[in-house]
Amino acid sequence: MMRANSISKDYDGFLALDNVSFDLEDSGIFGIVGHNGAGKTTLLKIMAGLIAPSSGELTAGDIDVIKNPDALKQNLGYLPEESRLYETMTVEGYLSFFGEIYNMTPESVKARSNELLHDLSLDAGGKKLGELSKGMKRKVAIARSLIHDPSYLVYDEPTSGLDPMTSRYISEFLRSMKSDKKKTILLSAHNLYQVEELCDRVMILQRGKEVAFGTMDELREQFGSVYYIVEFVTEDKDVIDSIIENYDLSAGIYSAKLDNVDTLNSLTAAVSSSGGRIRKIESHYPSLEEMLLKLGR
Ligand SMILES: Nc1ncnc2c1ncn2[C@@H]1O[C@H](COP(=O)(O)OP(=O)(O)OP(=O)(O)O)[C@@H](O)[C@H]1O
Repeated sequence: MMRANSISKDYDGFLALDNVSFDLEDSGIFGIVGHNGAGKTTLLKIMAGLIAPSSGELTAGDIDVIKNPDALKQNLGYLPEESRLYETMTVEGYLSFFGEIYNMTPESVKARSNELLHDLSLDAGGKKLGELSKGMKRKVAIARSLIHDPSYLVYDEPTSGLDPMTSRYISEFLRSMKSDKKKTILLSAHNLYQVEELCDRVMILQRGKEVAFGTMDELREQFGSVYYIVEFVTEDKDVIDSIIENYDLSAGIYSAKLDNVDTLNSLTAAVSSSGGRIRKIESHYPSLEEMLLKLGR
């Protein structure tokens, strides 16, 4: 479990994070979203022990991260938003270099590299890092973050700038890191659909403040209700008029937008008992994008 309690970060008088608190249970994927400058990278760097908060407490298991950031680094893999790789190295050379930093033996680095390259479906064919595509480079950076098999992964925009297929591959990879390898993953992303799909819980940051942290269902409840689009046919207009005021009628098909499930139930019952037919009911849940747009900056 990672636990952040009242974390604030002041950059020379500018409050980039303001009293942020949350718990991350083990083996989960947690997303941080927010507009540009909301404080995501700052929070991730603090969570990775790379910069110290101005105040607050942070623990990972029994490690006090603020007092002992080096102890956390042994058990954490950090993926920066942009990772500069050593262009003239091969993938294997690069991963060995980082394995040595973690005091791994050459044999264990080799075995671990092979496993990661296989799992990430990365075959560089002996090319140098500078010759790889963007997606391949991102996979190398991900492999580097995992070389020492850490329990905690802190990833800043893991799929930013990647094509949809590579992006999906990395999403699936992260999902398997959680479910098969029991990793705890904290990530930020501007791809809100990916966050919705992937994350167990999501934090919305706005100008350094934590506006919400919960499952997508909890956020939906907080940020707006579900509505329903219903389409139906009936010969009995009076019964419809007795239940709803606003609807469209086109080519004999009624359509209405309802924000109350009781009204929806009354309407569907009335349509059926009038001998009519429900053609379609669509539920609409507010997306993360709609929530962020609603919040504004
Ligand atoms: N080293 C720094 N010194 C001063 N201000 C900083 C520093 N790093 C970040 N900031 C400021 O803190 C705020 C939060 O920045 P941060 O990079 O954490 O936001 P972000 O949510 O990751 O943004 P983006 O989505 O654009 O990457 C911004 O206003 C930024 O200018």
